[in-house]
Amino acid sequence: MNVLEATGLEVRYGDLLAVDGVSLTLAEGETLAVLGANGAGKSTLLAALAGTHPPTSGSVLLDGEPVTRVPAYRRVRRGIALVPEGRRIFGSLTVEENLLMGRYPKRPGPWDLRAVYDMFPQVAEMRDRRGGVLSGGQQQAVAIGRALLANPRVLLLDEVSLGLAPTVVTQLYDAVRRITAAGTTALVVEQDLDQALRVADRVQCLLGGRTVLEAPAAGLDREAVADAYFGITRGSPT
Ligand SMILES: Nc1ncnc2c1ncn2[C@@H]1O[C@H](COP(=O)(O)OP(=O)(O)OP(=O)(O)O)[C@@H](O)[C@H]1O
Repeated sequence: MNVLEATGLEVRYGDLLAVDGVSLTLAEGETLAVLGANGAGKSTLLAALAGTHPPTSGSVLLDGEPVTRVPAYRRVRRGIALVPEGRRIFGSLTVEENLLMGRYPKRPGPWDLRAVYDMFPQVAEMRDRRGGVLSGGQQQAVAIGRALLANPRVLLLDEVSLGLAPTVVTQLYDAVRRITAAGTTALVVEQDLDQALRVADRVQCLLGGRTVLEAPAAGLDREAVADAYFGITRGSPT
């Protein structure tokens, strides 16, 4: 059975249809990368899956149970954890206090503070520092650790790479790969195809709120992805 299954999702901001009939599935242990340019609808799709912006139509199933109308805080308890775009770390709280906020759903599982610190040793070293003094990469590691402490069935990651140096992004995706290799099901939203391919089993490309390409990551035709990303249609030569 799929851990997460969305069918025909439509999400609006007023008159704007930001997600236009998107369906997706995530099997247990699988990592799906949702790709697309700015404004393609990726973050809005994640918001509909996490419950922070309910869809106007369509459905979301978690382990086969409908959660479409379940509010975000209860979806976390059911096992959907979001690492939001921009990280949302509390600058006045310590790193450890930020992490511990992720524990509130009280879900059992392998992720506790020690496991997070083992995954991110730099975060462990800074556990007593205020969140506001961390670099962007360290904040991103804390945001991922906080989501892991919810022991999610599915981890939703929104643009891990945003505003970070390539070497830092590579380190973070190495950690994500270890997390998913240990069995966590994940959906990764990215603009950077190369980084996404470091962790993804499958990719799904959005353009204008619609799915324009779905493919396994192995043997992916990069030109086809680039075309889908930018909405280029190549006719056959005449
Ligand atoms: N809070 C909002 N109010 C109104 N329109 C919004 C809001 N958030 C996003 N949009 C619009 O919805 C569409 C999809 O935006 P979304 O942020 O989901 O795209 P994205 O693929 O995540 O892009 P980005 O990488 O820039 O975050 C865009 O046209 C965007 O301008």
